[in-house]
Amino acid sequence: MSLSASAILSFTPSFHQSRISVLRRHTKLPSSPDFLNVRRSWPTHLYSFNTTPCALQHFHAQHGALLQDAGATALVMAGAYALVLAFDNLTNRNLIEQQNLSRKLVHVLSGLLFLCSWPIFSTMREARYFAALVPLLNCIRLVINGLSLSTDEGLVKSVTREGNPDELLRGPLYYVLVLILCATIFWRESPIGMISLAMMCGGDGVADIMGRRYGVLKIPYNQQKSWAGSISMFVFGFLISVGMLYYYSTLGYFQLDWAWTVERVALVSLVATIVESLPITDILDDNLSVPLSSMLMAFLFFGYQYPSR
Ligand SMILES: C/C(=C\COP(=O)(O)O)CCC[C@H](C)CCC[C@H](C)CCCC(C)C
Ligand SMILES: Nc1ccn([C@@H]2O[C@H](COP(=O)(O)OP(=O)(O)O)[C@@H](O)[C@H]2O)c(=O)n1
Repeated sequence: MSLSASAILSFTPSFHQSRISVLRRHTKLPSSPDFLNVRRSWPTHLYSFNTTPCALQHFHAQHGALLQDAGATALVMAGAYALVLAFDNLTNRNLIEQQNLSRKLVHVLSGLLFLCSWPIFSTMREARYFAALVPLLNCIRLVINGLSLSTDEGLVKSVTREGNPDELLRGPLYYVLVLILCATIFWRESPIGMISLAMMCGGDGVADIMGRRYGVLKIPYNQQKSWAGSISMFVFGFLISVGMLYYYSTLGYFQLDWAWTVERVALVSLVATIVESLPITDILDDNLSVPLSSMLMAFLFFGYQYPSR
């Protein structure tokens, strides 16, 4: 095998599957922190209890988890509305001087706070669909307002560049579609969704903020992008990715070999930064190219971790 092939292979998961051990749901550590487990008798199909639960315990387990997920969905949905409303008010009161800064802060915070909220959902396999309801409802909200079937001035002002409702059907819509994808396909068990959202929300969002402010030196192959923006994308995308992986590993969702992980997150961030710097925004929006390239690279490096039965 040639050196380059073995070098590439050494990064692929088959060489390192042991480096990432997804904590199986039946281990002693709960797949969500103790203080979140309202009752210990959770759906037995996720845990290997010694005693067969009675029908009542199973009923409580199922309904307790459903109530937890319904409440978590309502709470996160309220948070989504509150975030957009807050930035709309801050902009109206000129406490945030640029509308673009407001939009970018919503861009950075929405997805990252959504990602941070996943542990409040139950340990049911279906919990991811409750979580995905929030970006789905926002997707509907964006389409309705983007088609001018309704007018939510605060939403339009907070998440569009020029204040045109049809802008909602591009960047913001792709953004919430990626949130739905990451919640339903990757959820809490896989580092792929977390890294992809960290790159799209944290990296790309900060690139815009720093690039507009300090981006004097432009990138040779794309005069719309700057070294300051791209370096910010790499640094913040990397740091926020590692931060999210650390957050989830401390909650017991997986154990990572951090030296090995940090190397690969840096490579994912580098690739995502290069993709974001390319002059392809007219062909493929950054809110698609950045997360999709991050997913591909994270898949190659970390493998596809899916919850065990
Ligand atoms: C401004 C946004 C995208 C624009 O991207 P770009 O064109 O600047 O590249 C983000 C749009 C956010 C959306 C309207 C609301 C999404 C809320 C999210 C699903 C849940 C957040 C919950 C959390 C607890 C605040
Ligand atoms: N790598 C980057 C990214 C953005 N930027 C700055 O941020 C502005 C908006 O970037 P963008 O077109 O990627 O914005 P979004 O598509 O992320 O909303 C650019 O016009 C640049 O002024 C930069 O300088 N360098």
